[in-house]
Amino acid sequence: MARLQLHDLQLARSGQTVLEHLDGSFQDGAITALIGANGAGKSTLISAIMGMLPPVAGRVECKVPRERCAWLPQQLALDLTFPMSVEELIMTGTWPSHGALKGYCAAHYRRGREIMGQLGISHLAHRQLGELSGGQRQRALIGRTLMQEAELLLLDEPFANVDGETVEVLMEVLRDMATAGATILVVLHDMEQLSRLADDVLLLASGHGRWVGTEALLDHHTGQPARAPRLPIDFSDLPHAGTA
Ligand SMILES: Nc1ncnc2c1ncn2[C@@H]1O[C@H](COP(=O)(O)OP(=O)(O)OP(=O)(O)O)[C@@H](O)[C@H]1O
Repeated sequence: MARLQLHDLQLARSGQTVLEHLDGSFQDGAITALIGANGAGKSTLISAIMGMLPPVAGRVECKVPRERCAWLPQQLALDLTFPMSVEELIMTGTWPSHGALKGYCAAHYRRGREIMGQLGISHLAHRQLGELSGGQRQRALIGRTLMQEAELLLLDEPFANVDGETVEVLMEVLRDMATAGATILVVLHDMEQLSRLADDVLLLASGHGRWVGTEALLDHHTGQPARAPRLPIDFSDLPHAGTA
């Protein structure tokens, strides 16, 4: 039984229904891409999964403990101007399970150094967050979720404003996390990235969800992504594997 499931979910914003009759399971140990046009309800669904938006009807069933759930909003939504170094940010990943006031032990610092090494940001350990590039900042933020040992990871456009090398590093880290069993849900607009990363696709359109096989998004002749790498995507003609 998947640890994250939607049961006839209905979500609204300001009294207006955004999504309804959403059903389905997110596979454990898999990466699901959440796609849809602007305003389709991707962030709304993520808010509901994180327990920040109560459903109008139906429910989100999440068996992952709260301290193992991580949510990485769009970079633009983050205020990272407060005084904190990369290492300090990564260490805060221990807070959900360990508490913010207990301090860190040697094992935490060791793990923090390992994570910075894996993400190629060891040399930035003492750099302030406000002095990082978009890609460096995103590596640090993913580092925090690794420190947290996240089992459910929700990411909203994690590769936006990020350099190509960082995209490669982050894709590898996300794949490793999924292989280790994490459930990963990622909002993506870039079809080439989607075709490389996603095991499953949940498409939101016209207030409903459809589970779409990743192969449906490829050009049948070339095997390459069928559309230009950025939105708008014409969602109306996508074959689908079932109604969500
Ligand atoms: N806080 C809010 N109050 C009222 N309406 C909202 C709020 N947040 C979103 N909405 C509305 O809910 C609908 C879904 O928005 P949502 O942000 O979930 O879409 P999205 O798919 O994430 O879009 P984008 O790709 O632009 O980020 C939109 O019509 C939006 O205007």
